[in-house]
Amino acid sequence: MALFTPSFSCRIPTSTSPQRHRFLLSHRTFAPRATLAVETPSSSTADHGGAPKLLLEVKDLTAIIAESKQPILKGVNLTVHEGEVHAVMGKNGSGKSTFAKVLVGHPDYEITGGSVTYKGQDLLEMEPEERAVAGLFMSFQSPVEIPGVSNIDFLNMAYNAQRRKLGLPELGPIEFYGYVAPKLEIVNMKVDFLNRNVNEGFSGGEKKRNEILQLAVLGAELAILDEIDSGLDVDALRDVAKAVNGLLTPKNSENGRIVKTGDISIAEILEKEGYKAISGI
Ligand SMILES: Nc1ncnc2c1ncn2[C@@H]1O[C@H](COP(=O)(O)OP(=O)(O)OP(=O)(O)O)[C@@H](O)[C@H]1O
Repeated sequence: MALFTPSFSCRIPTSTSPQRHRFLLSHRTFAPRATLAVETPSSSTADHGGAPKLLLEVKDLTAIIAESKQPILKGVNLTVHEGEVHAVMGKNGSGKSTFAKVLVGHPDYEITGGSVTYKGQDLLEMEPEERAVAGLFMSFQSPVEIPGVSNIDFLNMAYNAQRRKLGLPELGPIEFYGYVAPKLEIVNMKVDFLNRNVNEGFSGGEKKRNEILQLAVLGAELAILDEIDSGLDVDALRDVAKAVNGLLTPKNSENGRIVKTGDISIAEILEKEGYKAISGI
């Protein structure tokens, strides 16, 4: 079973690693493999002859909590090209969710330094809505419930808002149903999920599937999936693994910065020995 839109180009391991992951999936181009690279030093990769196109470049990003002014991100560097999958791994509280939320423009955080370039544009200058229209998608670790709003109405509104911004005609309820129904199969959800209120009474795993349904409906050029593996049972995890169908290389993030970059072998070390093995603490 496929999980995402046919343009997805990623694979993740089918093992059920206990590590929690934030996945950044870029899938404008369909590629049979995923290349992973996370830069610890600030280094930019220019596009040249046949090389994958640069999608996101984060350089020395620092951020604080808006209310308390507490520093959270302390110089994060990350480069993502089209067709790549990145896994950001780190201890609880090291700043992974914050990094994701900062990228989509969450108001709880203030940027204090560094830069983020997305498709050649200054991402930090864009409103959150503009980021979404430009193809940035984030699934939340704890998706919110929206009582009184049915899933299908919510998805239809979000989809039409995106189409309006893109200058495309909106889809009415019947047309939209025709568009969304096949996507339910992709995430192995039943039709009645469309009529239930957004995430209300959903199990943890159902909420995660619903996030992926939103991604399938809205599409994205860069999808940030925050702990997409948590709360999923073995079957659901297998569905996700099958659908994403790519190779994942983790990088390790700690105390607001990326401390180690590498391939899948780092994940194996982490699984056996814990974060101590790579952080030296
Ligand atoms: N809006 C906020 N107000 C207060 N503290 C915050 C806020 N956002 C993040 N923090 C704090 O910043 C730190 C990093 O949080 P974050 O959720 O990014 O960590 P994480 O690496 O995603 O952790 P986990 O693996 O447990 O999900 C934590 O100590 C958290 O309590």
